[in-house]
Amino acid sequence: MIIAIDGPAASGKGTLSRRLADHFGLRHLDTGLTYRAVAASLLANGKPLGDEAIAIEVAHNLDLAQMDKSVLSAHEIGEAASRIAVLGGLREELVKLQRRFAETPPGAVLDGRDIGTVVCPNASVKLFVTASPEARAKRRTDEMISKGQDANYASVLEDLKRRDERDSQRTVAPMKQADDAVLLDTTEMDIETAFQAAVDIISRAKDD
Ligand SMILES: Nc1ncnc2c1ncn2[C@@H]1O[C@H](COP(=O)(O)OP(=O)(O)O)[C@@H](O)[C@H]1O
Ligand SMILES: Nc1ccn([C@@H]2O[C@H](COP(=O)(O)OP(=O)(O)O)[C@@H](O)[C@H]2O)c(=O)n1
Repeated sequence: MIIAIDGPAASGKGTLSRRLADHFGLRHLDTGLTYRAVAASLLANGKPLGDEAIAIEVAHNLDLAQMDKSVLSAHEIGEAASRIAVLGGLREELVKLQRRFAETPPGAVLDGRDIGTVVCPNASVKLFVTASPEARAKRRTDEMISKGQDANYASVLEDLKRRDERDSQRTVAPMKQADDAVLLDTTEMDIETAFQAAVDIISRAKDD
């Protein structure tokens, strides 16, 4: 079984995906980390973010098992990831890796922006997880503060909105709810309520 979870930044898709993978006995891939890992490598080596040939080479050599979420989750790496995510050739290279992961038994939960539309269009179940920009900015700010980082709600809100705009307006694989995805708006839900709602949706879809 493949479960596709898409949605904007800090909507809770990673948290949900990890729990769903655990619950249904599947593997999990946070595809955002693949874009973040390529961006982090370009930044660390002083390469321009627009250099697609180098980005593709980094992606080609990417080892999913070596991606370190604690390093890659830095706010500025998210911004850089969204800037390289407009490069079509880079996306093709990463999508190959992501599909290979998804198609390995017993199946997987993948989360990102284009899982239901491009990476796994035949997924058994698709969710589009969202929440208001204000709720998402509050979650991300709280998350950064809990890790001891500096975070300012107003600038996090502005950054998330700018990233959402770039992710949904790009020409290649824009962030978009797939026609057959179920919308899950978690603005008024805590993590447990959102998880139960997702389990219900997936269990119903599995039985169809
Ligand atoms: N429904 C929710 N209510 C409150 N906080 C949430 C909820 N879902 C996730 N969070 C918190 O919000 C932050 C961002 O969640 P995350 O799963 O990383 O989002 P995404 O993967 O969409 O960027 C995390 O600190 C997480 O614990
Ligand atoms: N499947 C995906 C996943 C991420 N991305 C890009 O990578 C960036 C970082 O994604 P992420 O999921 O780690 O970001 P957060 O939602 O965790 O903040 C996004 O803003 C997108 O530009 C993408 O284009 N396609």
